[in-house]
Amino acid sequence: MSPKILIIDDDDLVSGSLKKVLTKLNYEVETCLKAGEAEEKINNFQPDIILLDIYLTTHNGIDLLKQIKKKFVTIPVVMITGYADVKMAVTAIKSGAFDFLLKPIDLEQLKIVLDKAVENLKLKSEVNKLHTLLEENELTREFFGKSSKIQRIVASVEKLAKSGDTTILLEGESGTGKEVFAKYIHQKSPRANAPFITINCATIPRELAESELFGHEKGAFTGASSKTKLGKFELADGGTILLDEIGELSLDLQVKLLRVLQEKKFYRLGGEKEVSVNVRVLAATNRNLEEEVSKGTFREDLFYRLNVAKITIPPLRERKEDIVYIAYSFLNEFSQKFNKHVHGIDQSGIEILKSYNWKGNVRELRNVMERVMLLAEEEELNDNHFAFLMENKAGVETEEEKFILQIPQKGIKIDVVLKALILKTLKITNGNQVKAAKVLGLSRSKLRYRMEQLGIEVTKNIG
Ligand SMILES: Nc1ncnc2c1ncn2[C@@H]1O[C@H](COP(=O)(O)OP(=O)(O)OP(=O)(O)O)[C@@H](O)[C@H]1O
Repeated sequence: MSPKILIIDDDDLVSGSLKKVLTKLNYEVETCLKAGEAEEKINNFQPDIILLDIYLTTHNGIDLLKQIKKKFVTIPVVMITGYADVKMAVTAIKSGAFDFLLKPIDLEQLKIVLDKAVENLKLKSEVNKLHTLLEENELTREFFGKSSKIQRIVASVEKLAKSGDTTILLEGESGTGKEVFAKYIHQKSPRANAPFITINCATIPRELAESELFGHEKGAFTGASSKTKLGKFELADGGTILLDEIGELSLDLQVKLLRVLQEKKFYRLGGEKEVSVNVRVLAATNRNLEEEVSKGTFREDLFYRLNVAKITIPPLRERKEDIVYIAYSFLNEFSQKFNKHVHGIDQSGIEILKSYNWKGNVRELRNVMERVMLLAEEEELNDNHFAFLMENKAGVETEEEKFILQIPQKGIKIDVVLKALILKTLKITNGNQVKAAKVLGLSRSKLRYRMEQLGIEVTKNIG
């Protein structure tokens, strides 16, 4: 269905020609020539987007905008304004306008703004649908994000889930969603109606770890309960067990786990009878297990046994489209929870969310949205709400921070570093000094000056 646009402008020439253009662009368009009739028109036509002239003869466009936003908060309103009134346009944005267009209206610009508004509407409706599904406790592929990166991962996860026995290793930074992916694997597997049990190997005390995993017989050790206690493996029988933060498991338990994976059998602590279970094992880690293997802190045989299939979940900063999408999903969640009427995030807020580094990934995004929503009084979040993220410079990765420089313990002279940098750049550009100067942000003459100063041969090609 084509999106519906209502043009509110008392100049019938302008509204008429805009209507023609927009109809050609496949929008369904209505015009409203009298500001006093705007509310009735909106109620009857139910537009998806409103185009509103800031100068109406009988009304102040900003006042009308405020009235519209009060009654129809979710409809994006794009203001139309003259060059002389850019200040007014800024006021309009502060009063909730989605964007503004300068007169005479440029067709390309009009298309860009409308596309953005439609995209925004789509995002909101998708997130709303998602929210309904989540309330029913059903994870869907849309839950994880919109980026092609994450959707490709979801597709592989779904394929792997089907074979209900394959062991899967989930790798990714803390807070990327490994546990929710594990739950999704379980839900999409033939084991979906059996239990899904999680155990965090980092938080169980070492001395209790074995009993937690495999259970114990009564009185097996000092402090053990007087009844037989089932371990997580037995509780998960028929279903799935997630061994979260597997890299933290002690070496002796790694041996026992390997045996369970191979034979599907174990002894409860203090027990003499072997217990058999039918469990799919998923393991998650935010460490690089291969590195742990080479350091000797993780058993190689266990690593290969777990690494039958590996899913690596990229950090949030490497899939920027997901940031806004997931932020909206939290916005919905906390709007309901805190009984707020926040309907969106404006462009200035979105810019901050996208440029932030999200070292704590989705978990950090959730915490940020919870904090912001708790305090928010406006109907739309903006850069002020997220300004505290920019204060924490550690979260924003600068160009300099992305550049990794290793300084030897005994120190290094700056000329040596400069020389190495220039030589390396020349190597990359096959000795082309013009290109090298560009890479280093220098003029060619400055580069030559530096080369001479550092004793790099200027005439020779460096390959
Ligand atoms: N795509 C998503 N949309 C909404 N919430 C998400 C999404 N992915 C993860 N979350 C939420 O983010 C938080 C962190 O997710 P989760 O615990 O699965 O991450 P993790 O990678 O297992 O973290 P850790 O390594 O610290 O155990 C949870 O509250 C989870 O519900």
